[in-house]
Amino acid sequence: MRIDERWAFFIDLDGTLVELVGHPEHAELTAAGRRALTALEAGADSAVAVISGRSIASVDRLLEPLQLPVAGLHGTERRGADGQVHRAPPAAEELIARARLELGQLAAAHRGILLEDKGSALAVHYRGAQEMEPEIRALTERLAAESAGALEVQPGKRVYELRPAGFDKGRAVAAFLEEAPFAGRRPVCLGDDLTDEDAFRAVLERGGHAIKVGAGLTTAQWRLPDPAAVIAWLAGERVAYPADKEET
Ligand SMILES: O=P(O)(O)OC[C@H]1O[C@H](O[C@H]2O[C@H](CO)[C@@H](O)[C@H](O)[C@H]2O)[C@H](O)[C@@H](O)[C@@H]1O
Repeated sequence: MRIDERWAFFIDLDGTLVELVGHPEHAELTAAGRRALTALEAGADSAVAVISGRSIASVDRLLEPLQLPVAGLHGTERRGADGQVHRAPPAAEELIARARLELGQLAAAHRGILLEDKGSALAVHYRGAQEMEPEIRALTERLAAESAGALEVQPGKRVYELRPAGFDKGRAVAAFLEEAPFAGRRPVCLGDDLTDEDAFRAVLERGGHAIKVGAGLTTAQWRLPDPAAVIAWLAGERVAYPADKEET
């Protein structure tokens, strides 16, 4: 499938635009990635948004000096093309504070576990301690259950997150598509992880294209192998998907 600049683009960040690495702060957008996004934004009349589990501030830091419309924290916060920021009402501070304390104690007790504090959302990374996956899943599920519906667990690649309930990337895509310059364009979404499946469904329901990056079950009808291929495709190159790609 060749890129069409009349589309509206919704692009995930980690694992899609940038390679996955051991620590969230070590992720980097390549120079080719910055050039491709800059050209796409100009060619597509600014209908290019990033949809990420990171905060808007963290996305801005990674893309600097580019500043695009962003859905951050899996859709919990959203900055439209007009610069206006919409935020979900934060879950009760005492719930987040308790979760922060318990997850922080777990991270302090085990090498290889990292607690990423995103304010109204918390991510527990276990890329460096994969044997801890069942314990982290159980703890985040218990904390979500004890929040009486205020917090939800968002699983991802070597990470479990707690975030305010009722928001996801699909709803963020739907909200962007109500606004200029996205409204009226065919939506296209690229993503690599479970959180991107909500966005895939949103674009497919609207006659758009969903592109899964890498291996794994998906509702997307297209695939690209990795961030380098995503960037080449966004830059207008033809890219093939090799059959032997493994899950990261
Ligand atoms: O929706 P995304 O933009 O893909 O964000 C999802 C999460 O990405 C980050 O974690 C992932 O990338 C890290 C850096 O490569 C990696 O170490 C980790 O294992 C991955 O899960 C980010 O740190 C999270 O806050 C995002 O929610």
